[in-house]
Amino acid sequence: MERLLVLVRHGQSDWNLKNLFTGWKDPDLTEQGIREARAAGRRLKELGLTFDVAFTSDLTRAQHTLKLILEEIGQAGLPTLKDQALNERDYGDLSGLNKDDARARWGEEQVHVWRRSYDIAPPGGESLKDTAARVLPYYIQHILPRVMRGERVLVAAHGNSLRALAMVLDGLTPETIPTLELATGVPLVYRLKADTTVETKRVLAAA
Ligand SMILES: O=C(O)[C@H](O)COP(=O)(O)O
Repeated sequence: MERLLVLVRHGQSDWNLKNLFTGWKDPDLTEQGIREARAAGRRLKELGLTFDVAFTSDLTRAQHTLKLILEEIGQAGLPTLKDQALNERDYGDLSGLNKDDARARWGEEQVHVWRRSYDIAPPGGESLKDTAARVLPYYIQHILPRVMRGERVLVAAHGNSLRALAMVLDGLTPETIPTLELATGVPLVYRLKADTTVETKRVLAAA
């Protein structure tokens, strides 16, 4: 039995382009982000991948990315579950601030720690650990059972909500998770073993 799980971070958003901390704010995709999403769909189609169900967050950039991918693979009406458990990490008081301004104000190292560490939260926001505390239960309860019974699952979400999941799938630790970056619009194609661990992982980067 094939146990297919594909994760994809949304395409470039308007606030990604403006280099603003976004979190739970709700900008849409830029024209480049739309192109990235459609290109991701084409790469999945080239592999002959289709899906039985999709999951996404409550945020527009992820939902729009999913819609464009599904159009490209000819599955526009695929059953889709949306849940805020898959929302991006909440950046709290940093939301809306320019990332370079934040570096100038608090220093490169502090901003890197807020963006990429496991258990240090930005002021008023969520750490990756906090994000995992909502993503992983949702994955275990709603996504993994479908994958394990052979449903082909596509998840369109966010850089950090997917880092929280990839940390477990890839066997990363709080010490190694800071090295994991997810590019916009690049599908991660996982196939799981019967014991739910990863058999294969393929990153479908643009040619
Ligand atoms: O929420 C955001 O600002 C971005 O989507 C992800 O930000 P990061 O890559 O700085 O964590």
